Amino acid sequence: MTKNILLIHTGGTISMKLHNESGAVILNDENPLKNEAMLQTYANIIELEAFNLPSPHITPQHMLTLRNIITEHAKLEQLEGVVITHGTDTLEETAYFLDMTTQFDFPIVLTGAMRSSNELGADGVYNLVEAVRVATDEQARNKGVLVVMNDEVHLAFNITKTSTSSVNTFQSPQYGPIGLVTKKQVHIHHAPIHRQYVNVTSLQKRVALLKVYAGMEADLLDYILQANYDGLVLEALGQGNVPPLIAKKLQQFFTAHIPVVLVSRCFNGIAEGVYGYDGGGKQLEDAGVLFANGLNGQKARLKLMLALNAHDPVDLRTFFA
Ligand SMILES: NC(=O)C[C@H](N)C(=O)O
Repeated sequence: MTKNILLIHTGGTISMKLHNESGAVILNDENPLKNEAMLQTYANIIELEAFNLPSPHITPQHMLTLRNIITEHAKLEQLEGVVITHGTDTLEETAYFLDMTTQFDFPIVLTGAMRSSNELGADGVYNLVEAVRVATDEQARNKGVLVVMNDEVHLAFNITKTSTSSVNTFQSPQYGPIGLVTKKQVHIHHAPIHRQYVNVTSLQKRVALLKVYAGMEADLLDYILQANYDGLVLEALGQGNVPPLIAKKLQQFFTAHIPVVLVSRCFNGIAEGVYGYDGGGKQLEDAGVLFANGLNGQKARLKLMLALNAHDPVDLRTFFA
């Protein structure tokens, strides 16, 4: 039986074109993916254009709008899957946001492209067809939000953009893909052990993200305090350490009850309280810093933001445990 798939376009390179005179990749007035005939072979497509934005223009507010669109359609139609086309620059953030804010058993699959619609070797239609195939596959149900690109299926929690230009840009550094797509079948070989859900209806509280570096001075943190951010995520060094000056300044955050979450700027591994020296992760943990269990900085920022904006209060310590 043909399944009902809601296809939502949001923009990104997958919807763009190469302007031959200037050599720049630009927005298209007419989405080249609209009514893509090949999709009808795989599903009954209900198609809508939510936005036509490059993904650096996407904000958490757009992500919330997407969540609301899916929720509304799930009430009205017999939805069996959702596919979202998205620019790749912030695709992992939208995927993670939707993963944390939806609880449907049908698959929600994001895809994009690294080459625009009229470029040689354009990967847009190919990735879109694969995303629809995954969204209609029984194995993809109850796996959380998925990202499908370049013959691989990844979890929103793990995925990150690793190359500025390769069609193989999306990787899950710690754990690898959870499945693959061949010409004949979708093969899912992993499942997430647990998922978290946050009920958000609006996004008022703000969270900043800063990368820590050798010799970093504390004045940037002064700015975060003055600008009244509600939370801070630090992409710290190694296993979760910061220079002594930064550790000292964090005391002011604790006094002001501004939560601080630490992740590692390393590509692999999990930040945790190991070192007991000045600025070491163990000291920071004892002082009140939270760790984000292997999330990267941009996703930890969304996680803290969602927790702070939750409809019902969230205990941050349990939430980040
Ligand atoms: N490949 C892409 O989609 C990159 C583009 N700058 C975007 O995220 O919108």
